[in-house]
Amino acid sequence: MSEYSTEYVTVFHTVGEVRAWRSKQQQQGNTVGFVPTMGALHAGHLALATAAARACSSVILSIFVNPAQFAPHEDLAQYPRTLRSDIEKLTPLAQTTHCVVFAPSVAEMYPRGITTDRTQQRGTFVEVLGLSEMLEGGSRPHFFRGVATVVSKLFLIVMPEMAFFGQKDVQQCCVLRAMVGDMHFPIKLEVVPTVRGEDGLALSSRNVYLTEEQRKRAPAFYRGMCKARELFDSGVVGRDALITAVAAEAASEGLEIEYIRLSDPDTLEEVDSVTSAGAILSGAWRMGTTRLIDNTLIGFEF
Ligand SMILES: Nc1ncnc2c1ncn2[C@@H]1O[C@H](COP(=O)(O)OP(=O)(O)OP(=O)(O)O)[C@@H](O)[C@H]1O
Ligand SMILES: CC(C)(CO)[C@@H](O)C(=O)[O-]
Ligand code: BAL
Repeated sequence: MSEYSTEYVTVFHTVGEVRAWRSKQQQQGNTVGFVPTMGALHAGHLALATAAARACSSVILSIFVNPAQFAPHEDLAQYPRTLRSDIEKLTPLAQTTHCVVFAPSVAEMYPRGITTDRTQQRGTFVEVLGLSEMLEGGSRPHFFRGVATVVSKLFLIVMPEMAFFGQKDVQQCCVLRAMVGDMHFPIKLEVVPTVRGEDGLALSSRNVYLTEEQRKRAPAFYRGMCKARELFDSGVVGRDALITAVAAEAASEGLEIEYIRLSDPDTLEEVDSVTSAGAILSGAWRMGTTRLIDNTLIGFEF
């Protein structure tokens, strides 16, 4: 029994423990909803867990900071690790729905080891070619291979009926949806809308890196996206006008924009205007050493 387990939340650290729990759920006729996370839980994660609890009889949340999705120069070492308080945050949900946590070690998930240096990596990896190179893939070429690999492992360990991901990481949702289809994973993937602070900033575990001053300026990107949506609602469909609306608001707070794109929801290719299929308006910006992302769906829903 893990030292982290509480009266309401059982914590597993090994694949064997999860498999035994999964078989029990099957025997009892319980459906399993799965919420993969990297921990440092906030209300966005809890919205995913709540959606899982609504749709399934049992919920399992994984907490694992996955080295394979970090580049050597990224924040793997600093990434917040707060397991005990994460478990506390799950208690209210766990009082009404059977909810367990899988918090494996790196060795448990990567028995043959893992390095962030891609040229030195050995073993089995999953790649979703095409979608992974777009948008975030431009700045983080290693990222979606790491995500697709760890999510495949987690899916094969947990074998859930449904899995829940946040719209905040919209490209991740597109990549994983393609992976589930390509690999015939018998899992229904649900996308949960982005949970925001009162000032509109998308909740993100990395927000803790922001200084007070940066935190005040950060919502400008969201305000820009709202302006772009207003333009779209008034009949503007052109890429340049929509992107300029976001860029202008972001510039007013001096955000260092990495990219802002209008993309086709299926291929993620850049589009000139919003068509009947809708479009994803998304971007990334830097505040000091912190990198944040956000997006809004225009003219369609997942
Ligand atoms: N604000 C949010 N609203 C809804 N879902 C979210 C939100 N933030 C994160 N998620 C989702 O929670 C899941 C786990 O994400 P993760 O643990 O990386 O948290 P995060 O806040 O996105 O952290 P990071 O700062 O590393 O991006 C992902 O599916 C992610 O999209
Ligand atoms: C899906 C995920 C848990 C895989 O490590 C991660 O990319 C995240 O937290 O969004
Ligand atoms: N939520 C995405 C995880 C990452 O940026 O590593």
